[in-house]
Amino acid sequence: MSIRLDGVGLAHANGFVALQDINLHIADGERVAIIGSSGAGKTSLLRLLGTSLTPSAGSLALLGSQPAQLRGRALRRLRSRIGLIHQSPPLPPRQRVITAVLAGRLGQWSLPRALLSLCYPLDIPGARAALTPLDLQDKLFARCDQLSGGQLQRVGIARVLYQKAELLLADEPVSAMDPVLAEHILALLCQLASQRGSTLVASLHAVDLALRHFPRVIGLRQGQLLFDKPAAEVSEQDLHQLYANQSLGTPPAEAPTMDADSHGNSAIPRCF
Ligand SMILES: Nc1ncnc2c1ncn2[C@@H]1O[C@H](COP(=O)(O)OP(=O)(O)OP(=O)(O)O)[C@@H](O)[C@H]1O
Repeated sequence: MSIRLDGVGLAHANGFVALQDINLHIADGERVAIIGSSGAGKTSLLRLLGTSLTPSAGSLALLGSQPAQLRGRALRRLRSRIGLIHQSPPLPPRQRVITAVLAGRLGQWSLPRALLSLCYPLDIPGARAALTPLDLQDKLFARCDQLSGGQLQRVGIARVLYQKAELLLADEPVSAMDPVLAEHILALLCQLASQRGSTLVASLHAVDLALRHFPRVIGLRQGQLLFDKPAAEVSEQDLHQLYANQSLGTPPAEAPTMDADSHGNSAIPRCF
């Protein structure tokens, strides 16, 4: 089992309760999308799974370990098995793309090797191989501040592919890409995760992408699981319930566009 949350709650440092009573079991190699409106708790959940936050209630197990019981080297070892794909990858602007990609394995290397790699890239073919499927091989020696937002997101993906993480956590991994590229990169990410047997959990605002690329979809609303079901079973009613927002009231203009069938019946909302 890659992920096991039992009765997990999370209160942020200011006391705000972002997650409540989350029960979630994700098997090795599963691909799961998390959807929900802004502020529903998707990033908070991913940060828990990435061990940068600790549950304030319940128990969390990742890759067979309980992070709350680990310290020092054991915690670092667990983290080196988890790959984080950020919406805006925290890459130093002056860093070269190759260094950013190779940093994926810093947690797996000895200290001297890690330090050496920061000064002089040790595995140029490995970095190129990670960038090639993302069509960024020509940016190998570019500086991160010379890349667009979508290119930076792809560097972040190349980095975790190079890391060979067993558990991939992606927070809005394609949000800065155009629709065609987003579709392609998400398909690629799913394919590579599946080929490697890695578990993939991704938060997405684009519901259509979540339903197309992920066999299992979790709906998070106000910090609680509203549904957890196969993508094929997510209904229009589920989505309306998930995204209903009383506090916004009636929109000033027309309601968001819905897909419609040939009879004009609305189907699922495309994107929120
Ligand atoms: N560090 C923090 N301290 C206090 N409250 C926080 C913190 N981070 C998030 N929150 C609050 O927790 C709630 C959930 O935030 P979170 O970022 O997890 O939502 P989200 O579903 O990822 O939203 P979005 O789709 O807009 O990124 C929000 O109400 C947010 O204001």
